[in-house]
Amino acid sequence: MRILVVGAGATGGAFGTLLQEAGRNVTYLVRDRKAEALRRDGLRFVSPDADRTHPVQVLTTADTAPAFDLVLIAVKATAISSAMTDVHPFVDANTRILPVLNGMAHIDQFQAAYPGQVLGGLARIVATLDGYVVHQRTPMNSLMVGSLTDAPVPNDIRDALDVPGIDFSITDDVVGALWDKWAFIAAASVVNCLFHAPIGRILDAGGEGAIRAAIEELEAVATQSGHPVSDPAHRQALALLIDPGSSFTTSLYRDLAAGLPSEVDHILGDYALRAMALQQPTPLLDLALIAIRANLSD
Ligand SMILES: NC(=O)C1=CN([C@@H]2O[C@H](COP(=O)(O)OP(=O)(O)OC[C@H]3O[C@@H](n4cnc5c(N)ncnc54)[C@H](OP(=O)(O)O)[C@@H]3O)[C@@H](O)[C@H]2O)C=CC1
Ligand SMILES: CC(C)(CO)C(=O)C(=O)O
Repeated sequence: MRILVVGAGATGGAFGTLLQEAGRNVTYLVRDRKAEALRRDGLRFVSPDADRTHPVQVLTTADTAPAFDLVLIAVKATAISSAMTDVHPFVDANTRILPVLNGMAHIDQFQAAYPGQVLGGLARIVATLDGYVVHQRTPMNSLMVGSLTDAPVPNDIRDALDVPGIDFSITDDVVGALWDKWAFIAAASVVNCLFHAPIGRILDAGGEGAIRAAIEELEAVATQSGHPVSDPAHRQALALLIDPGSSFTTSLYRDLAAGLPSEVDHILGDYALRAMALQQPTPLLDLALIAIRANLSD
């Protein structure tokens, strides 16, 4: 199976390396400057148990190649449109597209472009891109995949993605799982962004009530949308966000804090719009969006 990873960033570099180490045929679609560096230096991936640099196969939009069997989309939401355009020459009717972005709107966008070819994907990993180096910051690294049609996830895709280092699973309700994660990441981002702090410091400052209120507020929107957060996901949200001493922050908050392009509109803005359409009040989310947008316009 030939796998194209679009974006050699935090998630793409981490999953791509582990797939390559398991013998999968992995190629990265990257932009020109990164292509040069990757071709020259290889891709360095530092995980809690290893620091390695592998030579990698790289394509840019200037190259041609036969269509791939699986395309893993690992770009930020701000790059969805460019990724959709850039990937087009490397996709045919048999290619499966697997986005691992947080949020939900990208699923509709890819499905509109490639009807019947898109799988739902969820990445659970804390990874960063530092220069060209990919760091996996904690041992957690899981990939959950599910079908968005009546057909099951093809066996060759399961086999290709089930490799050491990735806790791989298939779900029967990937849309529900995406909502579970979206509600969690939105609640965590709301409190990180409102209080400019990781979870432990918010709790130390007496913020447990506010964290619980954010979880309740965002889970209510999921319920109204027809995708109530599952009990295990709710318990996990509480365990992660009511955890004294925790240094947890979301990638959205870390990007904002670092002045990088962020997924505010995709993860929080879209959530607020859906809540508004359902007439479901989201006072904390609204405040967080004002705080973020006021600071972004500095
Ligand atoms: N990081 C994390 O811990 C987690 C992230 N996620 C989600 O995964 C998604 C990806 O995030 P993440 O991996 O952190 O993002 P990164 O910014 O680390 O990586 C994205 C990469 O995509 C590249 N890129 C952008 N546009 C294109 C394009 N048109 N063609 C090829 N490459 C392109 C960027 O390249 P360049 O370097 O040239 O700008 C960058 O290297 C997000 O939705 C995020 O929310 C989910 C779970 C955890
Ligand atoms: C919450 C987390 C760490 C889970 O993978 C994530 O998706 C993110 O911060 O973007």
